[in-house]
Amino acid sequence: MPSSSTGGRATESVIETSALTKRYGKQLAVDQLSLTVPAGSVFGFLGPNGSGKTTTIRMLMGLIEPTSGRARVLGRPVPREIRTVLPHVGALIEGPALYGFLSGRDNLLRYDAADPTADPRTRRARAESALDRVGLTAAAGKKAKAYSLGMKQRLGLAAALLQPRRLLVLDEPTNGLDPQGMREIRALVRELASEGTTVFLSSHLLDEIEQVCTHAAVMAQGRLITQGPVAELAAGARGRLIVTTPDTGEAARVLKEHGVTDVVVTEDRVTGEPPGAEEGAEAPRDLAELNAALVGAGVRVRGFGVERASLEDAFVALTGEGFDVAG
Ligand SMILES: Nc1ncnc2c1ncn2[C@@H]1O[C@H](COP(=O)(O)OP(=O)(O)OP(=O)(O)O)[C@@H](O)[C@H]1O
Repeated sequence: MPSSSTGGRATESVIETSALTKRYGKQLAVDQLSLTVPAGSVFGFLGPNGSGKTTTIRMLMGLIEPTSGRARVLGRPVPREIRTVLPHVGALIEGPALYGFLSGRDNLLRYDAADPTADPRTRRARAESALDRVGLTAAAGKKAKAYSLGMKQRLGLAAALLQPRRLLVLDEPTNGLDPQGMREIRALVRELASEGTTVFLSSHLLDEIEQVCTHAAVMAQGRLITQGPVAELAAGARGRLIVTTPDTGEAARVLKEHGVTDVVVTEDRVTGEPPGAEEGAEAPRDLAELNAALVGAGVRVRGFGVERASLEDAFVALTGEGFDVAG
């Protein structure tokens, strides 16, 4: 049950939408989205560019009005009660707005001063502690315009962390960062989650979601494809079949005959998509039969198995499309 206040129980959902829709003219940017983000999760909002992630986040944060449907954040309906919700939410959307001529520290002090609930007497201490959290203490005196993209992103995070938050909403937080910057942001996200903050982050990077998220929702063309715990999403799809054998030619022939597609032969291995994999179906019986067919045809099978499925396999199985990581 959704809570009636922002101080609700820890087990309920922190974001809940029902048939949430945003239309720009003829373009359906978000189409009947029903999303459930459990409290305490690191929730990855995954989808290729243009799939509706930013539009959804902007609706959740009260920046744009939905065309139809409903959304609750921290148990409150938004956008109607967004003002009650926002003090509990730290958001980093489309890059932080910074004053380039001010130092990182002064930018933070300004942010803090704009918050009417923030006690001016403890402002400096809050800013220093937020700078420390994101690893910007040494660079705090530099003008923000001299910051790298990664440093700007971290300063934006520091601003979101000035107050304790129940929810952090991060739109593509590692976009444009180098691998080291990405690792640092991921480490920070894990740390915040371990302290009980729910983190909702959007990404077009599958491996990023797999590395840092406990739960995920997958979007394509404005629609929700699937959502749930990351381990379950990946388990719903099957990875490629791998047969290790010295008789690769014969093995490939038998596998194709039994409905295995996309068969690829390497030195001592034959891999392919098991039959039925495109529906994400589990078919252990078929696999046992495949193995028996290989052995029956005289193929010397040294290894037979299905590799662990990734979220990418799940995406391909669900949409029938490759995951477009352009941009
Ligand atoms: N203000 C707008 N006016 C018209 N169309 C828009 C507007 N904002 C977004 N769209 C369209 O809605 C669709 C979803 O865009 P959105 O930015 O939400 O996707 P996204 O998944 O966040 O992608 P990206 O990672 O590129 O931001 C796109 O086709 C986009 O062109």
